[in-house]
Amino acid sequence: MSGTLVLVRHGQSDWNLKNLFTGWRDPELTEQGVTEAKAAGTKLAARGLKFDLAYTSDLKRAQNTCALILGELAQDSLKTIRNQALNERDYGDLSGLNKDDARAKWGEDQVHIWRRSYDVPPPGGESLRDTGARVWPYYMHEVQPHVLRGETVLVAAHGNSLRALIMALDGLTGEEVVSMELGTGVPIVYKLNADSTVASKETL
Ligand SMILES: O=C(O)[C@@H](CO)OP(=O)(O)O
Repeated sequence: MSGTLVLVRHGQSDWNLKNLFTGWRDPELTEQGVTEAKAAGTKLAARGLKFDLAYTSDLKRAQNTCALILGELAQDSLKTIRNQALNERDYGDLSGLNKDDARAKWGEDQVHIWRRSYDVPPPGGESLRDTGARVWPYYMHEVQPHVLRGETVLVAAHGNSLRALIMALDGLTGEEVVSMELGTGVPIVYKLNADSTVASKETL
């Protein structure tokens, strides 16, 4: 039996728009972010997808994205589990700083390493590896069992928490993950085999 796992990064947030490092800070979706989240729901509805369960983080931008997607599917009252394990990578001392100001201060290369490398943490924050060390066990113990039972499961989360998850699902190396970028509000649909291997992956 094959289950379905849908991963969606939240729609544009107020701090994405302002170009600020966000991490565990908790800004709202922008108007565009709301539109992106609804469009994600519309695409999933067009596929005839219905969810059995939804997971999201402890942060509003992901929770609201999740709710807007479920609204488009007329599944507003679906059981939705929130957990901090799915939060964005903690950006530590960079949180709240403007990304261009950070580049001017520390240089393009250093900022890119903090943003996209696998194992270099920003000062006071989490590397992608640190993020994966909380995301992956949560996924394995809480989310994956439902998918392996043949259910259709939504995970509405964040750029880097989902990069960590996708890195493991796709078997990417620390070098390969550097170039992975996730768009806001873009659903990624995985079909998993009963033995948890990936049967297919499609970006909508
Ligand atoms: O600021 C953040 O929390 C993330 C996602 O918006 O940014 P980045 O793409 O730089 O990892």
